[in-house]
This record gives sequence, structure tokens and C-alpha cells, in this order.
Amino acid sequence: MSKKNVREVALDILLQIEKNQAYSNLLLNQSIKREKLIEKDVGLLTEIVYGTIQRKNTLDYYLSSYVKGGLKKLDPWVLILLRLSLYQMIYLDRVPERAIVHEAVEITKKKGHKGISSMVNGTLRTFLREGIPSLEKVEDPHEKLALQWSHPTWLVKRWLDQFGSEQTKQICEINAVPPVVTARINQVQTDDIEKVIEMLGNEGVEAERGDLSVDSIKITRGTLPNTKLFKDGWLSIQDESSMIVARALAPKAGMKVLDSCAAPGGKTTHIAELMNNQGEIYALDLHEHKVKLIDEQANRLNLSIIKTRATDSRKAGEIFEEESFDCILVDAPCTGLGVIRRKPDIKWQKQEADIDRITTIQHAILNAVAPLLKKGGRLVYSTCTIDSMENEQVVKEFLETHQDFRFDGTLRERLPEKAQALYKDGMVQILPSDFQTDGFFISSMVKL
Ligand SMILES: C[S@@+](CC[C@H](N)C(=O)[O-])C[C@H]1O[C@@H](n2cnc3c(N)ncnc32)[C@H](O)[C@@H]1O
Repeated sequence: MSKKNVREVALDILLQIEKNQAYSNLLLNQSIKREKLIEKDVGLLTEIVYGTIQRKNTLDYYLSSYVKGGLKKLDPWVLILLRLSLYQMIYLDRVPERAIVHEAVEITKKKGHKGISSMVNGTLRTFLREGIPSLEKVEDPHEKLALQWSHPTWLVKRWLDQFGSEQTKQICEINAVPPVVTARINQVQTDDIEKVIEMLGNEGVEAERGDLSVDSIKITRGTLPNTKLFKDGWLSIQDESSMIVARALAPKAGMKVLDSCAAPGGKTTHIAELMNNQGEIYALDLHEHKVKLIDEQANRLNLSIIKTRATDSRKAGEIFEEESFDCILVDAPCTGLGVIRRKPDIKWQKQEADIDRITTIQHAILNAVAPLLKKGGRLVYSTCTIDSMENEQVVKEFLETHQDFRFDGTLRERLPEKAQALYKDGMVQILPSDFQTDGFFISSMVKL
């Protein structure tokens, strides 16, 4: 039994996210450990936290019909408590509505004064009586879609321009569906996926082959990080579309590789595995604490060819010689708009201006590492966002200003069969709605 109940923990987490722009996944993990929650409560907590963040604007719209004087006058914790209660009432079938109201009122009594608890009680009971308010009154068509699909209006507008109505709807819908856990098999240990699935079964974890990447399995039951197999470095947790990136780079044993934006090391370690742990990989990231994460993963996976370094890759030219690498990966910092289902806070924290800002860094990193690639070498640029400005536009501008680079037409062959249809002109944009994976952009270029 935990000291705090699940809704109180959810309220604390959501409040911290709102106040400090903290990341939901990190806070959830910390709280689960600290409160020693049982498995059933972990499931409910995760659902309430992610779901309430996912539906924030929609829930606020509904609440605004019932809170006299508007939501702005509410203390942040009261607003969040109302939001998470409404979320459970509308989207979770298994929690009885009376229990939701009762819990909310109990929490207000503990935290607030009597006035607040009767306001919370009244608001939730009126909602139960009168039901979900209609969106008909919302005049702006983009705002209406944004409320219907629970995404910010600016983002819906942008996606409608880039992907059209049907695809935008699908992206928004899939963004609200929690991802399945997928893992990559460490090729240095074995390439026999069935054997790994069987060995996991012996440790009480059920898995099956992944849907997209040749390297992947899907965990259908159990907790992978608790297994000996995981601790011994046979697998890494990674999204399936993310696994495509190292395959697109196609490094060979003995090569010298630069991974310019490497932490926490998901792709660096995959590259090392594909090189059968032979050769050299230089893995850069900005800060020492991030670089340590790469070392930790490399140690767990028994990979010895990764040399990490805390450095700004825009200054990589000061460290490495020109034309000294066989291949280079720029898995660039980006807005992360392809991983909203995993980190729902992204959609409320990012602003449209962030896209512009981050492209400056993306260009700068590409420009800095380009001279370091050998002639005939391959440069892969990837992001986990789906915005054309951070993806196609960055690559096109890079090619316009670097006449010695061309699109690499062989990328298509290195994509999983299912993703080959999405290949276009040296690039592939995978949307979260395509295969229920993270959204990813990958482009491959060669130096003449
Ligand atoms: C998309 S993440 C990389 C994920 C990593 N490749 C993986 O697969 O685990 C982008 C990384 O770029 C790093 N970064 C941002 N600006 C950078 C810069 N100027 N130089 C080096 N790394 C940078 C960030 O710290 C972040 O860890």
C-alpha cells in the first residue's frame, strides 16, 4: 500500500510538469519508485498522467462551461485536479464516476479549504448531470479541430497544410495511444530473434517479433529491464522507427564513424552492434552527464569501440581531421513532434517559433561535420520530428550549399520492406500513423 493515493500522486506530477516544464516520463518513473506503487496502480497512474496531458485543451474547454468566472481564477492545483477527474470520467471506463468525485473532494479537503472542496464537488456533479459540452459554439474551424483532436491549434494548422485533413486526424488519434514497448536485439550476442524470445519467456517476459524493423521484438507482457538477459546486454529498449536509422547508415566492421548527437546512445550502440564491435565510433553530445548515459549503455551491451566526448558538434572541426570518417550520423536535436504519444507534454511546451530556432542548430551541425566525411562516405541526417522545415527543408538547403554531396539513392534498399513505399528522393518520412511507431525522418547523402 502506498502512502499517497494514485490521484494525489498524479496531481503532484501534473503540477510539476505545468510549473517547471518537467518531463512526464522522468517524473512518473521517479514517483513510481518513491511511492512504491503496486503494478495495478502504476498502470492507472500512467494512464491518468498521460491521458490528462494528452487531452488538456479539450478538458479545459469542457471545464470552462462549468466553472463560474473562468479557469484563470483557479489555483493551478485545483484546475489540474478538475482536469484529471474529468479525464477519468470521459475516457476511462473502469473507474466509477461517484468514486472519482469522492476522491477529488477528499484531496481538496486535505489540501484546500471547504470552499474549494464544495466548488470541486459542484463542478464535477454538474458535469455528470449535464454531460460533455458541444463544440458547435467554437467558430474558428482550426480551433474546433484542435479541441476535437486535443492538439494545439498552431500544430493542427501546420499539419493540415503539410499532410491534409485525413492524415492529420490519424496522427492526432494515434498520438493519444500509448506506445508498445519494443526492443532491439544485440547482433553481437545473436541474430536469432526466436531464441531471444524463448530466453525471455524463461524469465517471464512475453514477446513477439516486431512489425517493422528486422532487429526488433515487441514486449507483450512483463518488464524487460528486470530480466537478466537485458542486464547482460542482449537487448536495448528502442522504438522500431528509431532502429531504421543505424540500418540506413549501414556501417561496416572496421570503419571509423562519427555520431555527432549521440546521447543517450540508442543509435550509437546499434551502430556498434552492426559493426560487430570492430572499428571506431566517436560519439559526441553537449554535456558530460548526457555522454555518461552512452557509456552506461555501451558497458551494459559489452561494446568497446565507442569513444564518447562531451563537446558541441558545431566545433567538431577543431577536434577531428577533414575527410577522416567513413560515415557520419547527425541524429539532430529537434522539436520531437514525432514522439508526442511517448512524451505528450511536448505538444503543449513547444511553440511554433521553436521550429525556426532549432533549424539554425540543425544546419550548423550539418555544416560543421560535412568536411569531416571521406569522399565516397555516407552522411545520414535524421530527426524524430515530422515537420518539413526541420526535415526536407534542412536537407535541401544543405545540398544546395554543398555541391560535393548528393542524395543516396540506395537508401530505399536499406529500409524495412514495409517502409520502402514511403521513400522519396533520398529521404523517408515516417508518420506515427503509418506503423504506430514514433514519427521519424531519415535522409541519406553521399560525398562525391
Ligand atoms: C535526438 S537526440 C539524440 C538521440 C540519440 N542519437 C539516440 O539515438 O539515443 C539529440 C541530441 O543532440 C544533442 N545536441 C544538441 N545540440 C548539440 C550540439 N550542438 N552538439 C552535440 N550534441 C548536441 C542533445 O543533447 C541530444 O542528446
